[in-house]
Amino acid sequence: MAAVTIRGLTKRYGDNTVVEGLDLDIADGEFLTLLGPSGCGKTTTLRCVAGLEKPDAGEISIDGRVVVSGRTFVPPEKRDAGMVFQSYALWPHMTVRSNVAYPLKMRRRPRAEITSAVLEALEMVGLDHLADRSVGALSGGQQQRVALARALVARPSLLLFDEPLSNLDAKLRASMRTELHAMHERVGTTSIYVTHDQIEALTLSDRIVVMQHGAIHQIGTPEEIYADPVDRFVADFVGFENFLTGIVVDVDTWTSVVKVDGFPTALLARSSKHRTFDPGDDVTLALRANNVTLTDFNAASAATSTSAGTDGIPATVTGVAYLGDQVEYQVKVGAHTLKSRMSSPVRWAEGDQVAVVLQQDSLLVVKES
Ligand SMILES: Nc1ncnc2c1ncn2[C@@H]1O[C@H](COP(=O)(O)OP(=O)(O)OP(=O)(O)O)[C@@H](O)[C@H]1O
Repeated sequence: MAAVTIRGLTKRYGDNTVVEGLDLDIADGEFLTLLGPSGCGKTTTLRCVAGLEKPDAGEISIDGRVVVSGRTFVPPEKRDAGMVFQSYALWPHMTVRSNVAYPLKMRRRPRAEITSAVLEALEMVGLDHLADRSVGALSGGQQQRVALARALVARPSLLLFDEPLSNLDAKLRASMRTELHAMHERVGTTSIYVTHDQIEALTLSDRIVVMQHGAIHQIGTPEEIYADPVDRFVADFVGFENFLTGIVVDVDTWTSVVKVDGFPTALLARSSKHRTFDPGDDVTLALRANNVTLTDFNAASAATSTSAGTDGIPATVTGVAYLGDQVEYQVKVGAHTLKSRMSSPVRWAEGDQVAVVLQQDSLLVVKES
């Protein structure tokens, strides 16, 4: 196993700087995920660690050995890393066994060692019964398992995954996710995993690095990233669907009171763990759709006071989408549109007057990205 250190990593393609001054420490045995939208530089970062790209600046060490720095460049095959790609990158005409054996053959390992290592790797991914099948005759999920066995066979100290589940259908992706997680728990190899899928990142990772435009927005455990996104970009990426901009009226360590134009009362929100805001500051409030509930409109109970509150805000339903076990509503509060997701059945129709309840502790103050 190996710790990985990245310092000041910078990579340009022509005038396009795709990774800029990136610093990152990955602990020995850690499963770390680079999460971000298409084009944010996560694959480029991974390929620089693998040795498939040469950075323009910066330093990378694996297990205390500098593999990139100034003129030093250790080629990929000497970095002791196994790689799994989205495209599998297998030889379809060769058997499962031959594909998995390939990295050891390249290293000219003795035949007996290759045979037992291949069997062990195939057992790890549950494919030992298909060792003599041609890879071209396997399903996508099975092919990705072969790719995984091939990455594991040489017992690398580092595993690098580039969106390995993207080509699989949703059901298979979910089961492979669980298997990958179990495999990491068992084998414990330091892993860097690239994805734009927040569920994959949340399920698999010890820590998640959220990236945009070649830079890091936030590093944290899945729970930290999910519950306390540092800014609007991260919140948006981990499923907060409602954003309101307002002005801080009052604030303490835990709670902020924020006035949002168009809302009859100021709103109570959870203060940011990442940054202190003061009264008068412009802030963004983030809120998940399943923390917005609707109730029947009742003029008497609707919030009319001037104190801070999150209950009974009068609103009009402007959209209804039936999702099976849930219903998604769009409601208008003043000029703001909010999304609400509640369990079925459908209770309101477009044009209905409702009262919006923002669940206590679910509104979060974040900084604008
Ligand atoms: N070989 C290359 N030549 C020129 N530009 C490239 C090359 N490889 C990547 N890029 C550009 O670098 C940027 C970052 O690409 P990268 O593949 O690292 O992003 P990503 O976050 O992994 O996205 P994706 O999920 O789409 O793979 C993109 O704008 C891409 O077009």
